Amino acid sequence: MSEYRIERMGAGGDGIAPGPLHISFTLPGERVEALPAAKDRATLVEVLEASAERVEAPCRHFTVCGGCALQHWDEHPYAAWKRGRLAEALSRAGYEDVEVAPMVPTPRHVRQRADFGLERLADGRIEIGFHERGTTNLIPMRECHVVQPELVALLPRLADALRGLNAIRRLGSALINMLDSGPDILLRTDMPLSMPDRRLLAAFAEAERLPRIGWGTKGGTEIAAQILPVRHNLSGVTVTPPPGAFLQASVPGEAAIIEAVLAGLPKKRSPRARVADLFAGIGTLSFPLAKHVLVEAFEGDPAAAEALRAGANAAQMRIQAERRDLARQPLLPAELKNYVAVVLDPPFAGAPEQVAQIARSKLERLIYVSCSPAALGRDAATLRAAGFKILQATPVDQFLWSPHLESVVVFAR
Ligand SMILES: C[S@@+](CC[C@H](N)C(=O)[O-])C[C@H]1O[C@@H](n2cnc3c(N)ncnc32)[C@H](O)[C@@H]1O
Repeated sequence: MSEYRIERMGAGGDGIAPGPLHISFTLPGERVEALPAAKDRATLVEVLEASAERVEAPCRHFTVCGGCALQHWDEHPYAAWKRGRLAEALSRAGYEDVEVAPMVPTPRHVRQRADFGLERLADGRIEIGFHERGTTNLIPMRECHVVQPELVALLPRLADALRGLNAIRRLGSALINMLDSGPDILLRTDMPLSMPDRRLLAAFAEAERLPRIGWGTKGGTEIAAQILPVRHNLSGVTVTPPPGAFLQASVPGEAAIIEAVLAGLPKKRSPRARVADLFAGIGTLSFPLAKHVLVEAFEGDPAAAEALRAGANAAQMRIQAERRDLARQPLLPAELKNYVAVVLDPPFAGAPEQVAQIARSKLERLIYVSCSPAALGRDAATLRAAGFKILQATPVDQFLWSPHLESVVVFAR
């Protein structure tokens, strides 16, 4: 056991002592006692001198649950640190002195999408919860201050119902989207679904008035039980998201992202101006965009692209939706010349293939929505080399108390 002085916060939300040595749940300026656990990591034993910025963590599972890393930090320095992560990522890409907007905060208890682990215990019961930090063990979840309370309240009843499910031999997961029509559950299990399993899920759906329960494997998803129509409202358009569809993490965060995306559109544009929405999902950004410009939406997942297309058609919106794998088949410079702007909202790894084509094209404006400052930084370096400047950079705290950060950056040349 040794004493350390924490010098700064690392990108993963750990305090960093000289070494560098990562020590979770510490804050800059603190003197702590910790037990070396690996070459670059030690485990906090005691805070000897606490920072004035230290606050009481609200959740009993904090430090054990892998979901949150930063509940012990006052909201103001926490927000400044997250905002700094975006500034740092852009500065590493060569964009010095970018005016980064203050981070848009999100309240507690608003996360509308969560993926829980399932585990069958020795006595046959099913445990449901988030994973412990750095392990595959599950925490029996009794509270959560991030996700919506209705979702947390459903978990014990879901665990009880799943006890009789043959398809869970040892492990599984339950991805829950809180849609306007009610919780939409996608189960993944380690055995196939039997007929009695389907009956059990239908009875649970009926008892809870859950419109649909899906079941998935690596090969795809199917509907295990459906008793009511599934629908969700996105900027006034009703869609039927497929099981497990991507949703923005929270509605307030989604609204902030939409506002920053719309603010990034070129002010001077013709009424026939066209915008490409790349990695469009089920249309979260396409629908609000289509109130201002003609939208061509591209999405790799066939079911999501179809949900977007069907929603747009029913609402008679100015959107063309196409399924396209943008890693294998990015939009080429000849196609990109059709647009006054491109909106890009790729998965965590970023979109290097598409950004390479944008760099080679004559596109003048790119509105980049990112959930990973590191990936954004890599793509931003390519854009800078291609002559793009940054007009606007807005961090949005979609992932409260985690080191993850959503941001909207408007590039122009
Ligand atoms: C971060 S989500 C954004 C979705 C949407 N813009 C929204 O706000 O809800 C990323 C989307 O990219 C899609 N995707 C992942 N890999 C892709 C690829 N290679 N080509 C096209 N789409 C892809 C996913 O299916 C997902 O819908």
